[in-house]
Amino acid sequence: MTHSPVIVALDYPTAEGALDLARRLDPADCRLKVGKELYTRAGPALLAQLHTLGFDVFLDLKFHDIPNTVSRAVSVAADLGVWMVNVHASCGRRAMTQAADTLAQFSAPPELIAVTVLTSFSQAEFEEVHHGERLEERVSMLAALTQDCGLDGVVCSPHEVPRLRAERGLNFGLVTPGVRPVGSDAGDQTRIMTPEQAIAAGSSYLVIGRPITQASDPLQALHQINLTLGAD
Ligand SMILES: O=C(O)c1cc(=O)[nH]c(=O)n1[C@@H]1O[C@H](COP(=O)(O)O)[C@@H](O)[C@H]1O
Repeated sequence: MTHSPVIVALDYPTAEGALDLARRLDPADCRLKVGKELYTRAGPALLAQLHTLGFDVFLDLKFHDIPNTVSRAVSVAADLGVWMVNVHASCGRRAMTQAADTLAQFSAPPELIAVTVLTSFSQAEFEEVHHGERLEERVSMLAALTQDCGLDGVVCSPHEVPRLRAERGLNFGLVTPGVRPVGSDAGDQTRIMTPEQAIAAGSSYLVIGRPITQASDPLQALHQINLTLGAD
């Protein structure tokens, strides 16, 4: 069990790249996230290897489908022993409720969280796909629906955290990508904050990829983040 809120996003094209970093990391310092790129390549075998190394693993496949498909997919994720799994909140009430009910049958189910609005979206980009809506209103509405369906939390940007923490209470998980230590490149993320700002705002977990994986010294980059958070 780590005291760090950091979840390192292992966005690598091969299992070797991901395992190379994972073997140098200590499960006492972070959790790991396996997303679409790595999972498409390496699948359940890699999850098993990361579990053997002692890590809690967030399987980030953002399931977005009909209720039957979503609930069966999260059930398989639970079978694989992951610590956290996610769906898109825009799957709607039936899919999320069925997924939560399915996981409730496991003795040690993964945390089930739902993506609200991707952290790469700016308000202008958001309006291209959701005409006339305010991004933060949609995040707020989807978080309320997610909680009502019995899930453990949402993925949102740190920008929405103060509002969601006030609206959804202290026990609702707020998992935030879009985290950039001072001086690191934003890349394709738009709604960003530093690790300290995100935690001060009320984030439960920080998903951080490139600022660690692309650093010249990834271990030092993680160490520095944990240090600034007092989680070293
Ligand atoms: O569900 C996610 O993890 C996720 C949701 C979201 O809204 N934004 C987002 O960036 N992510 C993931 O979080 C990670 C962020 O990585 P970096 O931008 O490299 O720190 C990536 O693996 C994304 O797939």
